[in-house]
Amino acid sequence: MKGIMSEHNRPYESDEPWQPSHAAPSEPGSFTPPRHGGPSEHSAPSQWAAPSPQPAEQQGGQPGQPWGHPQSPDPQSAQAAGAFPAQAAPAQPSHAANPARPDGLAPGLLDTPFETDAAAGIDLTKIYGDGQTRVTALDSVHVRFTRGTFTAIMGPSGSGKSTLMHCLAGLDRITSGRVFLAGQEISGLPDSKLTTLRRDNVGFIFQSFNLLPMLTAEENIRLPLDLAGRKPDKALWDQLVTGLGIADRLKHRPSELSGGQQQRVACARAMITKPHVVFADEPTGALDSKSGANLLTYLRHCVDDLGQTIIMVTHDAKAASYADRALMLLDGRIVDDITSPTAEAVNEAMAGLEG
Ligand SMILES: Nc1ncnc2c1ncn2[C@@H]1O[C@H](COP(=O)(O)OP(=O)(O)OP(=O)(O)O)[C@@H](O)[C@H]1O
Repeated sequence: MKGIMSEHNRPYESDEPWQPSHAAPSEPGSFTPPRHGGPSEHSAPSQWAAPSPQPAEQQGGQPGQPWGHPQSPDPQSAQAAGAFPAQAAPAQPSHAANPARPDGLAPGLLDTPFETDAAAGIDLTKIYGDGQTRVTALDSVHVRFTRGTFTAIMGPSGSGKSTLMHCLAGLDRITSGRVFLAGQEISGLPDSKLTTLRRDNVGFIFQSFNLLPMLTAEENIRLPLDLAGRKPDKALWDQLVTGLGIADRLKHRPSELSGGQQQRVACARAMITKPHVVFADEPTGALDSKSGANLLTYLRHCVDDLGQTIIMVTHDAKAASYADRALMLLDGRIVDDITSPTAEAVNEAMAGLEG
């Protein structure tokens, strides 16, 4: 873990929103309004159940929880080492849409083992339905996510962003291809193993927070650890609650917290397991621009100072400008891969896709 502590000790809300060096700092925030009804402690997280036709209970999973409940906690968990996953040597950028090779794979894409990535998808295809209702949501996507990087996934509505995230996170099964997550191929893993791997290695931040309403903030943050029978790392706990400015809100239930506070609790919950990768699905979509900027600043800090990997679906070019990379999807394919994206560059790319 790199030197994070002094940064974390600053009160969250008094921070000026951090701006990435490649972003336009003066541009007003333009956070997308909630598409799914906005923040609510009542929003049941059932859509995040295990990616199986079987009910989660039958596979040792906790219904409605992305990390599920283990039948037997994995003692080899990467988190047992007591540190965030080490940052790997940078891999080649994917430039996944580069058609330079006849097989459609970008130069360098296969140069390092996929197990070194935080997540990777090779030749990912996801088809929903059949016959007249058949939809190809992902169409032979090749993509790799280097550890310790922040990636934004963008594209028009229906382009496959959520499907890509769900397949990479093991929340949904692919139709064909290979998925690697936290150093393992998950494509063929049985559901019980996938649930455990996800619980131990993946953090989730959702647009609608998905906190459990009957639990306090503290209990919500601890939940994934409690499910795994693990204790929080005291130093990390302190860093998160201080850094996120929620130390004085820990005994409150979600209904007693503002939207921004709820999302910060959700952020702490995602980070407390020291996951290999955090998937964020429109994390600022239900927040006002200041709260959104603060959250993105904190996510950026987690990448820069903790070596965290973050993959974020967003509709907001300003939010994407906090990332190291913006992948642009169209019709289930990656059609652009922008390094150090600015809001302007992303808006321009989006206009090209939507025009
Ligand atoms: N469970 C499902 N059953 C059938 N079709 C689905 C399902 N989930 C997604 N799709 C279809 O797959 C395509 C990609 O959907 P997806 O939700 O990944 O897009 P998206 O880019 O995340 O869209 P949005 O920005 O509107 O959330 C769409 O055509 C969608 O209708």
